Amino acid sequence: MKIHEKYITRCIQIAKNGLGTTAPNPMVGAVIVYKNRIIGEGFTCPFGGPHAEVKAIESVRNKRQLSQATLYVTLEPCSHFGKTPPCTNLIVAHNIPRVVIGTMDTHSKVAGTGIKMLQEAGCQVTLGVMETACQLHHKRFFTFHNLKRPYVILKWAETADGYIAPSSRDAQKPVWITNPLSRQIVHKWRTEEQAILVGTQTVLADNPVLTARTWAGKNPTRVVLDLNQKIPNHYAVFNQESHTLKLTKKDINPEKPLAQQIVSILHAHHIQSVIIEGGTKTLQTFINENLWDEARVFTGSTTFKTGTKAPIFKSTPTKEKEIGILNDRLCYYKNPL
Ligand SMILES: NC(=O)C1=CN([C@@H]2O[C@H](COP(=O)(O)OP(=O)(O)OC[C@H]3O[C@@H](n4cnc5c(N)ncnc54)[C@H](OP(=O)(O)O)[C@@H]3O)[C@@H](O)[C@H]2O)C=CC1
Ligand SMILES: Nc1c(N[C@@H]2O[C@H](COP(=O)(O)O)[C@@H](O)[C@H]2O)[nH]c(=O)[nH]c1=O
Ligand SMILES: [Zn+2]
Repeated sequence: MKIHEKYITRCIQIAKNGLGTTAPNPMVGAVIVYKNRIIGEGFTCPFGGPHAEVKAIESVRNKRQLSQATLYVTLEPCSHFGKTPPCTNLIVAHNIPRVVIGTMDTHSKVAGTGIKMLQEAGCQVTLGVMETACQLHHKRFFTFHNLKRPYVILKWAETADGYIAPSSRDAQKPVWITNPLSRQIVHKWRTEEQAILVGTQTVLADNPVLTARTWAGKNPTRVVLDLNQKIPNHYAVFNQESHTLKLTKKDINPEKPLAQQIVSILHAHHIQSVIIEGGTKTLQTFINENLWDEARVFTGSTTFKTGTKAPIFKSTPTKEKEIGILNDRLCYYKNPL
């Protein structure tokens, strides 16, 4: 691996510490290198806090080395005043002579102006190192700004014979197909996205909580479809553990494509990513409108023989793994769009 690639790879690695906490800011990673040694590192703090470049500069013990150092960063440094001052000003103030950037920030407030400011101050800028990997790393941020919709992750659990629910049940709660470890992984995923969405029948059948209670981190905003106002107010999705957005006919025209309307509403609420956890009708709506980016599908070892069939979905997994001792299979899919 070449030297620039090595340090941008490290930037991506540390940036992931910000997953689920930085939105609406991107989760940026920055590394400062002096004479082939890393002397500083930083990643974006939770929203409102310092950006990755600021944390990386702060972490350098001998600030005099900065005037001969190279700053590596996954995304073009910001050049505008937001909750914090522009990172470009700080880079210039410390006379950092070289900046290597993974990918440009297409966000309208930056879009090349960060690079221009650095160059005008005499800084040597290298752009596009591990560009595809950096774009992938910032997939939620880019999908939100470029496509004007959240990054959409579909998730469900199906039995070995292809059902997501049995035809009858004893209590108004989920019928678990997956093992406890898989369920904990799902809670981790919930902390990584800004919203979680389910259909009306899922709320009525399962009375789900939709929090990330077995993992440390933020609960996502719960989004529930309730076009016909069927969900009583005492249901768990309306408890105080997290914020809930209820979508009714006031928000959605049932005569028009539903998934497209939902992603537009979420975009208007500044939601950059959503995990859709069922049921089949809701998931199929997003599949049919081709409005999804990733799918994560568990297959358990039980069978139901009858019930609610899993979504019809034709795609080849990009990755597969076994989870836990009861052998759930987890398949990851990516939509080539
Ligand atoms: N194993 C798993 O991973 C999961 C299993 N489940 C199970 O799945 C079952 C529920 O799945 P399912 O019956 O498919 O229901 P959904 O949860 O997908 O809810 C369907 C309802 O949502 C509204 N809706 C969804 N899509 C549309 C659309 N395109 N146009 C109009 N309205 C729409 C309608 O509400 P309205 O009725 O008001 O018209 C519809 O009846 C439950 O038994 C639950 O336990 C649920 C989630 C995950
Ligand atoms: N049955 C099933 C799932 N069901 C999904 O999880 C929701 C319950 O969330 P909560 O109330 O927060 O625990 C439920 O309504 C449905 O969306 N998920 C899985 O990973 N595996 C499973 O076997
Ligand atoms: Zn910044």
